[in-house]
Amino acid sequence: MTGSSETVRKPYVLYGHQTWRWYAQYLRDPISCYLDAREIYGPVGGLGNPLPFWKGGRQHVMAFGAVPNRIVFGQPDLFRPGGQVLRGPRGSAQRRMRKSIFAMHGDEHNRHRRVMQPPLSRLAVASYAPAIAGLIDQVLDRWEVGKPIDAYHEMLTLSNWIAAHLLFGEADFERSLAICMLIRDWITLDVEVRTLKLRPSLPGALVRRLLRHAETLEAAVRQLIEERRSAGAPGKDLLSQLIGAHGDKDFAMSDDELVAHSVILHGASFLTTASTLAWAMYLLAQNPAVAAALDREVASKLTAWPPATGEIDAMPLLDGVLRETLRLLPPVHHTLRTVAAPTDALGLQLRRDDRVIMSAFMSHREPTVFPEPDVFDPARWMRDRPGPYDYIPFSAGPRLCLGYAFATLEMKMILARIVQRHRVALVPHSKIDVIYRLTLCPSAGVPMTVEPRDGAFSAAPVSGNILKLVRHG
Ligand code: HEM
Repeated sequence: MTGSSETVRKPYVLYGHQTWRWYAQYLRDPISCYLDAREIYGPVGGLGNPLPFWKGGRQHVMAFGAVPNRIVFGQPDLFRPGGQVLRGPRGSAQRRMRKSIFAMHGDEHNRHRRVMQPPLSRLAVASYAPAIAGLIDQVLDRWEVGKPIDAYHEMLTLSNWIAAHLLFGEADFERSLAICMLIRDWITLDVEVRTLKLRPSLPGALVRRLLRHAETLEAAVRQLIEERRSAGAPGKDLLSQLIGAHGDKDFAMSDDELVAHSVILHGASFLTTASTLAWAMYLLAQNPAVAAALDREVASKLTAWPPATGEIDAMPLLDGVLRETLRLLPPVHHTLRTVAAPTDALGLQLRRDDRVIMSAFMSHREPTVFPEPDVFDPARWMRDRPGPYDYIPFSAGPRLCLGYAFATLEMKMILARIVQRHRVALVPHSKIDVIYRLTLCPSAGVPMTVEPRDGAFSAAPVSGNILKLVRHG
């Protein structure tokens, strides 16, 4: 299979009070809102302005599946992504740090993307493998057989360390980590303010904390940039490479841009990889036959640590497990786009500033492309390959995730090493709930126990909404 034959059913449009229920459900639980709306009305449709007497209101369109994905992701200047963080008041660090590559468009975006691409290319990221391998072992060395771990917490720690290494380097690793902790706290505050529907332009204790924290973070990264500039020889870390990079016509990034890019790169990389890895560990533990087969694949193919060149790429089941995890529980489960000019591209009359909601979670559950879509079946990736707009965990088109190669290498190395060193099992009767908090993550962790690598794989009884979202083959 090379792509979907899906066609868009006639789009629906709901107006005024008809939309209230959907907006309420969207705010409370976006996934159930998407599933129910598609079931009742179809894959593409608009929720009109819920307050028709208010001129500032805008339409929200839900558009799921390969056809709308191609239309929207293929035209990023018509359907524009916004910044990933809240816009702060004029002149604030919060406002400056929002202006990262995620919030750039047109030529400006292309220029920055071209500069960021080389250090994140497939070839370049291979050189990070030895350092990643060392950090993985530092975390796994703390695991004790017979003792419990929270898989999500462990993966957050590990992906934070790896992001610190990639972005800011290992020369002063404590400092790199300290900056990453500042970024992590800033993102947490940003999400809290957003979840409470507060605005950075209005006063309030939480908003003040967010803005103050943004100032501290910006100052810390600026100081690092100054030091890196004066150090002369560029380091291997991403920040140093971006400082030294010169794109077309000797373009160099400003300090404001370097700060914004580095903090958002950390956010983009560590939460997404941690959620994916925690879900992969859950799915493997609950699918003993797959876990046993992966154990055999790792035993036969992973001969060295750090892995020898090409070893990680030569494991088809490992690849299938990762792809299948990202299909069923994509960390970036939806993305928003803002309409830049009036268009009927999706079969609806869209006005400037209307919003389009795209969803990897929904696209990945299209049964014509992924038969039995709720079933965890890594072997499907050895049978069929969906088209680039059917499978979009890393988005698609000109704004495809820049960290795709790095994230894939990192996640495969971590999973392979866990399998090589241990068997991990779910604590029976755990409640595993999936929530949307910037990424699709476990609401209260994934409690597991560390066991010897004894091949005694077996699933555990669990409860929680995960059981509604994933079935086991
Ligand atoms: C499991 C891991 C990851 C997933 C699922 C993921 C997913 C995504 C998605 C869906 C987008 C598009 C967002 C949008 O259009 O609104 C994106 C963009 C981006 N990601 Fe990732 N990402 C991951 C890891 C990383 C890592 C490790 C890095 C960097 C080290 C990274 C850097 C970026 C950048 C710079 C963009 C913006 C690209 C642009 O606008 O041109 N990501 N990612």
